Amino acid sequence: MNVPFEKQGVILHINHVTMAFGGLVAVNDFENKIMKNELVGLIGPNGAGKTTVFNVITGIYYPTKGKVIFDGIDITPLKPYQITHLGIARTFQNIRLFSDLSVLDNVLVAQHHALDNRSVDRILRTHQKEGKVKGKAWFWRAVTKLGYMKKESEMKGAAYELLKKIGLQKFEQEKASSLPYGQQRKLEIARALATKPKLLLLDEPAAGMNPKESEELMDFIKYIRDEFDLTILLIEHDMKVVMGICERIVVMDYGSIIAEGTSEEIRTNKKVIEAYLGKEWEHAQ
Ligand SMILES: Nc1ncnc2c1ncn2[C@@H]1O[C@H](COP(=O)(O)OP(=O)(O)OP(=O)(O)O)[C@@H](O)[C@H]1O
Repeated sequence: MNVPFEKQGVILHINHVTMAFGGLVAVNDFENKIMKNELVGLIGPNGAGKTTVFNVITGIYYPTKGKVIFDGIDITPLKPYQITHLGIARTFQNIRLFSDLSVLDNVLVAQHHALDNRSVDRILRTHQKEGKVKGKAWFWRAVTKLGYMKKESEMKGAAYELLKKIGLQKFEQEKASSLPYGQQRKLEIARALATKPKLLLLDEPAAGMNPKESEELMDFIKYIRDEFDLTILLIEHDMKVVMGICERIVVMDYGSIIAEGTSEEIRTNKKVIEAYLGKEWEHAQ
């Protein structure tokens, strides 16, 4: 009997995905299944196709071939915001915070997809359709506005709780740009968490960090996986981080998967050493 993947605990199935840009095949028949709560590393040389895999998963690119199944749903044709709503969040290689906004407001903006002024109008329209607002539009507008304000204050509370969980609450009112680099990276992750994801994609979270910051990041990633019941897929060039925290590592080169396994298996894999880790790495082992 064929048991559906999501019943086997598979949260994400990247099903034979190919992504070509004209004649350039950035991702070539990528096939992989990620289990719920797994922490998986995606590594490989520059230009191997790692970020393109993220862009296909998050709906930025529609693949040339193949599909992406998330939690039993074919998300291939969906728009990025729809994919976010289903529970996939990501961070980017270069930090993309609203640098002039406060730390709290950066998290609030991410939550905001659940609440905007259109919500007020939507509620009002529903009341109008149901004939409840005849001649009393001003009243219903005020009522919905009050509801909006209440919701906003609840969201502020939730944003603060999130900052507390990740240890950024003391910076709540600081400008995002004034945070030390490592904390800005944390805030980016907090912003992704504000959308309540089941799957978190981290694109080079340790980029630009000093050894102490990347050491802390390793603990932090493991902590959020447990605390927020996440599955995490991360791209990273810092081998200490990847080998230190990932339960499984997938290695790409020229768009294809060339190896897959535990850090023990990957660190001594001849193909991986040749394509990516290098001879110096081999001698240092
Ligand atoms: N929109 C695009 N149009 C054309 N080519 C693209 C596009 N996006 C990516 N590519 C190409 O696809 C290949 C894979 O790029 P990608 O960014 O996925 O690699 P990567 O493994 O993430 O590299 P890095 O580690 O440097 O971030 C590269 O040759 C890149 O130039």
